[in-house]
Parts: sequence; structure tokens; C-alpha cells
Amino acid sequence: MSNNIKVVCRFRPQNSLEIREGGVPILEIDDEGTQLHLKTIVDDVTAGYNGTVFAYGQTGSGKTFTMMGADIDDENTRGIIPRIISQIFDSIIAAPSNLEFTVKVSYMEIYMEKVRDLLNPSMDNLPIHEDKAHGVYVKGLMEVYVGSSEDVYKVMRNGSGNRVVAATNMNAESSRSHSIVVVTITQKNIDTGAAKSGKLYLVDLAGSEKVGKTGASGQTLEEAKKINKSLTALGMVINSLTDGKSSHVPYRDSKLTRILQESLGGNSRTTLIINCSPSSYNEAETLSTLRFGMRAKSIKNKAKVNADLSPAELKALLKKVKTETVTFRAYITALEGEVSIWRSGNVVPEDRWVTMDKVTRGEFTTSSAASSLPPASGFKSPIPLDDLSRPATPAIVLEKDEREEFLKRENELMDQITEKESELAHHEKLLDSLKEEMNYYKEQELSVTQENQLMTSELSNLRLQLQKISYESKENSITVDSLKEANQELIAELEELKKSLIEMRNAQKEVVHSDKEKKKAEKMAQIMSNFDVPSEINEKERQIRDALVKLELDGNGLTAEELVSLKKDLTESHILVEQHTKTIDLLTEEKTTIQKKKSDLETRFATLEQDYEELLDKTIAEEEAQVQKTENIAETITTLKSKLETQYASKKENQQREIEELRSELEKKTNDHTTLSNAMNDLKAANDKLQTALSDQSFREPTDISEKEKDLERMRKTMAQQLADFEMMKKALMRDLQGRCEKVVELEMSLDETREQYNNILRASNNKAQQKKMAFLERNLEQLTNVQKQVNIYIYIYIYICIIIILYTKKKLPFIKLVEQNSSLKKEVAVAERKLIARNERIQSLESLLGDAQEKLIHQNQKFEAQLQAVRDRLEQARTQKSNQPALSSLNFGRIAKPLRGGGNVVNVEPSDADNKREKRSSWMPGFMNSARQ
Ligand SMILES: Nc1ncnc2c1ncn2[C@@H]1O[C@H](COP(=O)(O)OP(=O)(O)OP(=O)(O)O)[C@@H](O)[C@H]1O
Repeated sequence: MSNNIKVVCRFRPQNSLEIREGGVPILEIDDEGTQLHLKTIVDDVTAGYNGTVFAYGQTGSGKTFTMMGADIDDENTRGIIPRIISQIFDSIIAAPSNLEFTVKVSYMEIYMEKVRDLLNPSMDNLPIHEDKAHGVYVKGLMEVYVGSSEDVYKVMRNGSGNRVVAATNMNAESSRSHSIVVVTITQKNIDTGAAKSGKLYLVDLAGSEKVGKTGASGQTLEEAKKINKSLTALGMVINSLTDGKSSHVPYRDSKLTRILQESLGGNSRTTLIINCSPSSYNEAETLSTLRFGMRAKSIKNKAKVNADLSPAELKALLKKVKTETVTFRAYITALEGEVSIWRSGNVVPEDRWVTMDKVTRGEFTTSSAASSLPPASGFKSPIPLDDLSRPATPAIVLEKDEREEFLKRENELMDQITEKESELAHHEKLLDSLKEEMNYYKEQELSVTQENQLMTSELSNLRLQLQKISYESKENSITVDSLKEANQELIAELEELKKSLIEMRNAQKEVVHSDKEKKKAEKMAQIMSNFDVPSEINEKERQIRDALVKLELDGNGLTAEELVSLKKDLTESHILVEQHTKTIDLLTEEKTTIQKKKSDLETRFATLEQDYEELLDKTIAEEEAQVQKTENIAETITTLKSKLETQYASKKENQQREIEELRSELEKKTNDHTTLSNAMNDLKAANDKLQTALSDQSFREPTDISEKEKDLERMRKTMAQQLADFEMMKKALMRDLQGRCEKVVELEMSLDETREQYNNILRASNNKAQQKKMAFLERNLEQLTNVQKQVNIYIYIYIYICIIIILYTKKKLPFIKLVEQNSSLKKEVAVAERKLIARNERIQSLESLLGDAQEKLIHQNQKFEAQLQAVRDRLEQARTQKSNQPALSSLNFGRIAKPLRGGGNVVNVEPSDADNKREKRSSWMPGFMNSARQ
């Protein structure tokens, strides 16, 4: 019984894009035209018919919205598929209780012209097979047993998550594939054993696209091309089915049409939903879609119940077939008999012509048929040998065996094609990964090249630097040499300066010495003027001498008493003189001590002077060092200053103390001198007295003159002796005094000198001045450094010119020139050799560095490759695991068949019962991990 494809149309409201593009609604739908009931198709499928519902339309027209709905869990917005599923289970519940149902669900998509199992996405290129028992089916597609709508929803949620969608200008979530949900319902009458099975294809097609509108590019564009190509193939199939002329229907032109072969002109009750946009913006597409629907509407399908007969029915059928066979055999035999008569040239009267009716009525017996001739070759049975309920592919009529053979061969070829495709895809992937790898290596190579270039430039920079440094070092060594020479010159100059300084100092010393002498003389004169004692002594002496002379002249003038007293006086004088002598001794001792002290002081002074000299030298040396270092100048100066201050203070203190001591000694001496002068005065007075007494005596007692004369002579001699001694002592004392005074003057002058020197040092060590000096010296040094080369060059030029002049005069220029050139060349060669050695060393080190870097790179590459390989292995492993345990972890319920009993009872399959039942239904076996057809 033929049945036309039902076509319904759904218009969605205008979307924001259409409104933005100025689209306006181009149709009106009345209230009654808004509802669609698809319960009939559900009943058909549960009754054993195949059914198909598919949505067709341009992209964004609402196909997915129609088929799946906005929300599968929302009663109001869920689409046709969940509603149909729900109705299927409602129908099962409503069915008689002697009917047992099983429901299986598969979910696939055709993406980029490859069949991909959405419940086991690793299977992304499944082959399409066809055989007599199953018709067209996808080999290896997972089928999940479900027991309720919820189970189906779960499966669908799972599968929908694996669908390929992408955003286009026309749809934020555009399906890039045709998705097909297959629900297989098997019904078994437990009373009769009769079974029926119906397949429901719920198809959400990918939308046809105008690339200009969708803005597809890259992968999306590739997808669009494939989508449009398969939709064109669908259109061609529909055209072929409906134009009434085509003998061939191109189902095999696309995977979509091949899978939907039964739905289009075959064993299926099909409903096509046309999804359209109401907007003028998509007017052309809407019209085209509507035309597609119109054409599809005229496709005639031949749906039949897919029944598995019960044993009784099969027996009856067998009996019937056997009877028919006997009849046909008799008919054939009768016909063959007739044919043989005709062939032998005889004529068979018309009333004897063999007909089926006559055979059925028994007019021709089997025995008579058996005696007839065998059938002629090329004889073909008029009985249709194939089940023509399914569209014949290929169109040419084939023998049953041939057709089976053809399908078998086709299946094999399909497997091979799929295998090749998978292989191709694998190779493409490999190619992609290799390309990626190659790109990576290219990048690496680029980076390495860049690095190499960098390193090369670095190397050349380093070489340049090396050359520069070696050149600079050479220059520096020359500079050092010239500086050394300059230094030596300066040292010599310094020596000369020192010498001249010493000379000047000596001259100055001499001048100072003469000045000193003068000053000394002046001072001495001044001091000595204070010591005018000798005149007094001389006076006394003169008086004594006069008295003596007088005594000599008037020898008898003294009395005995006078003489005694004179003697007494003389004795006293003698004692006094002795005392004075002692005092003089003491003074001499003191003088010695003072002299010693003086020498000590002189030594100390000399030491101080030496210290000063050393200090001065040290200061100069330090200054020189400071000039070189220009560091810690202030500190050094401060230290130096403080040192000098301390030294000066201590020196000053010592000298002050010494002066004080000398002054006190001088005072003491002055006191001594005063005492001595007093004693002299006393002595003078005593002498006077003595003279007086002597003069008196000379008048009164002229007797015993000779004795007295003798005594007097002795006394005179003694006194003269004493006087001589005294004079000597006086002279010595005066010398001593003079020496001391000289010393004092010298010390005072030395003190002045030291002070002056100290002031000089202070002036020299003055911070500001020192800093200025330092700055000056620094400037000098800088200038010296700056002009060093020039100076050196000038010096060299000068020396060279001098040498040339000298040599020229000696007429040895050419030879010397050669020698010079030779030596300079030798030097250059030596420098070049050294440079070369250094450069080679540097190159070697850089090469080793480069080698290291390359090694590192190779190592990294190897590491990366190993990592990549490991990742690949892991990926491969994961894929294998996934394919071995296909997506069932989330779909555990699908591993075992869930028979449902009509009336709403779920068949309670206890393990043992189930085993018993499974003996009858191999597809329900517990070990049935993947119910896909193999
Ligand atoms: N009847 C409708 N009422 C309200 N909105 C709708 C309707 N039909 C579709 N839409 C909305 O239009 C947009 C596109 O719908 P959908 O994704 O179903 O289109 P499609 O035909 O499947 O597109 P494609 O072929 O690109 O996959 C969605 O946002 C959807 O919610």
C-alpha cells in the first residue's frame, strides 16, 4: 500500500537579525494552523512500520528548535523528538498485556560526509551497509536499550553534547551536521510468538546556507559546502522519485540519502517538516524550501509491517508455498510439454494451450509434466524474485543471487572505503600534526637562526671589542712606558729640586746662622752688659794690688794685730773664695748638666727635625699617592694635620718646658751671680779693711820687717795665685754663662723656626688649599692623561727626530730606518699573533658555547619529541580505551534489554529468567556490550 510523504510547515517568528535587516512578516497564520499532531506516526511505528520525521529548512529557520526544542525537560518548549519518545512509551503502556516491547535508541550525525556515532564519538566514520534482512543500516552504530522516556532523554543529552555546532551570522548555534535519532521498537506477542519491529528515524537536518549571508569561512565554510552538497543530493533523490521519468534514484550520492533511503520512496511512513522564516529578508530561501516541500509531498512510499511470523503462521505459509510450488512445477511441466510440441513443428490447438487456471484445476498432471522436456536455456521465471517493497538499487533488475552478491560486494567495498577514509583521515591528522611539527621546527629553526645570527653578531662584537681592548692595552702599555719615563724624569727633577732645596736650606741656614750669630752677639752683649761684675772684681783686684804695692813700698806700716786681722781677713777671704770655688764647682756641675741637657735637647731637636723631614717626605709621598688615588684626601689631611698639631703641641710643650727650665736655671744663675757679687763685695770690703789696717800698721810697727815681708810676700803670692785662680774661674764662669746664653738664644731661634715651619705645614695642610691643590693635581693628572698620548707622541717624534738628526749626521739613516721598520713590524707581528691567539681562544670558547647551545637544543628537541610521543601514546591509549569501553559508563542502562510489557508492566527480568529468555533472544544476552550490528 503506497502512502505519500506528509509535509507540514512551521514558521518561526522573525528574529532580531531579520528585523535589523528590515525584514517584515510575509505570511499570516490563523489560529487553527498552529498545532501539529504526530501521534499517528507513533502508532505506526509501534505497530511495526518504519517511520521518519525530518526537518528541512534554511539555516536558522528553527529545525533544531522544532525537533529537540528549547528545553527537553520543559513540557512547553520541548520539541518533537522528546514528545514522540514520550508518546511511544505512552503507547506501549496502552498496548495489550500480551505484547512485549523492547526499545533501542541510536544517535548519530553525518558530519563532513562521515557518519559519526554520537553515543561513541570515537567512531567517527561508520560504514553504511545494506542486506536483505536489515535493509540499509549503519554498521557498528551503538544501540542503547531504554526503558523509559527519561532513559531516552539521558541518551539524547549525552549525544547532543557531542554534536558539532558553530556560530554563524545567521545562527548563534548552527548545527554543522545532520543528526539522526533512531528508535527501534520491537513488539512480540507472547501468546503467538509473532514479532514486529518498527524503526523511527528522527532527523534534524543541517540548514542550507547562503555563504554570503552566514559569513562562513575556514572550517565553517568547508562544513557549509558539505551540508549544501548533501542537501542537493537529497533534492536530486526527491526529484528522481517524483519526476516520473528517472529509472535511477541516486541514493548513493550522499550518506544522508543513503541512510534515509527507506524513508524516501521506500518502506517508511514519512513526515517532512518544512521550517521557514516568515521574514521578507529570507523570502527567496523560504520559497525554495516550500518548493522542496511541495515536491517531497508527491513522493510515494511503500510502507509495510516488518513482521516476524509465528511458527504456526510459518507452517501455514510453508504449506501454502509447497502447494504453490507443486502447482508451479505442474504448470512448468505442462508448458514445457507444449513448447516441445511447438518446437517439433506440431500445432497445439488453442483449447489445449497451457494456462495456470487449467493447471490449478488439475487438467495437467505432474506426471505428464514430468515426462515433458526440460525447460529451454535462458528461461526466466515470471515470478518476482525480490522483495520489491524496498526501492530497487540499482535500478536495473537483478537476479536474486546477483543482487545479494552485489549487496555483499557493496558492503565489502563500503567497509573498505570507510577503512580507507579512516586511514585517510588518520593520515590527514598525521599530516596536520606533522605540518604542525614542521611549523614548530621551522619556528625553532627560525629562532635558532635568529639566535645564531645574534650570536654571530655578538661574536663579531666581541671580536671587535677584543681587538679594541688589545689595541687599548697596547696603547696603555705604551702610555705606561711613557708615564714611567715621565715619572723617572720627574723623579730626577724632584731629586734636583731636593738638592737645590737642600742647597737653599743650607744657604738659608747659613744666612740664618749668620743672623743667629748677629742676634746672638747682640743678645750676648745685652746679657753680658747685665753681668758687669769683672769691673768690680777688677777694681777690688786693682785695690788689692795697689795695697800690695803700697805694702811693698811701705813694708813696715802694719802692726802685728793688723797683720793678724789681715791674715784673719785673708783666711776668711780664703774661706770665702773656697766657698765660691765650691759654688763655682757646683755651677760647673750644673753647667755640665745643662750642657748635657742642651745636647739632649739638640739631639731631640735633631730627631724632631728628622721626624719633621720624614713627615714632610711622608706627606709629600702621601700627597703623591693621593694624587694617584684621589681618595681619603680630607681624612689623610685631617689625620696629618692632627698628627702635626699633636707633634707640634708636644714639641712646643717640650720646648716651652725646656725654655722654662732654662729660664729658671738662668734665674738661679743670676741669683748665684748676685750672691757671688755680694761675696765679692764683702771680699772687697774686707780687702779695704785689710788695706786700711795695713796702712795703719806701716806707720806704727816697722820691726821684724823681713819676716813680715816674707809673710807678705807669701801672702801676696798666695793672693796673686788666688786672684789668678779667681780670674780663671771668673773667665770660665763667664764662658759658661755666655754658652748658656748662646744656647738660650739658639733655642729661642729654633723655636721660632719650628713655629714658622709648623705654620708653613699648617698652611700647606690647609683643607681648602689642599683640596685646591688636589683639584689642581687632578686636573693636571687628567690633562696629563689626555695629553699623554700627544706628549708621548711628541716625545717619540722628538726622540725620533733627534735620532734621525743624529743618524743623518752619521749617515746611517737607511739602515736604521730599516731596522726600525723591522722592529716595528716585528712588534706588529707579535701583537697580531697575540691578537690572533686571543681571538682564536675566544672563537673556540664561543664555538664551544654554540655547540653547547646546539646540544641543548637537540636535547630539548628530543625531549619535546619524547613528550609529544608520550602525549600521542596517551591519546592513542585513551582512544583505544574509549573505543573499548564506549561511552557506556554514563549509559549503563543501555547494556541490557529492558522488555516492556503492554499495559505498563516492566518485565521483571531476574538473572536466571533472563538467561532463559536470552536463549530465545540473542540480542538480549547479558554480555551484549554493544548491540550494534556487526
Ligand atoms: N518557533 C520558534 N519560536 C521561537 N524561536 C524560534 C522558533 N524556531 C526557532 N527559533 C529560534 O531561532 C534560532 C534558530 O533556531 P534553530 O537553531 O532551531 O535553527 P536551525 O534551523 O536548526 O538552524 P541550523 O540549520 O543553522 O542549525 C534559535 O535561537 C531558536 O530558539
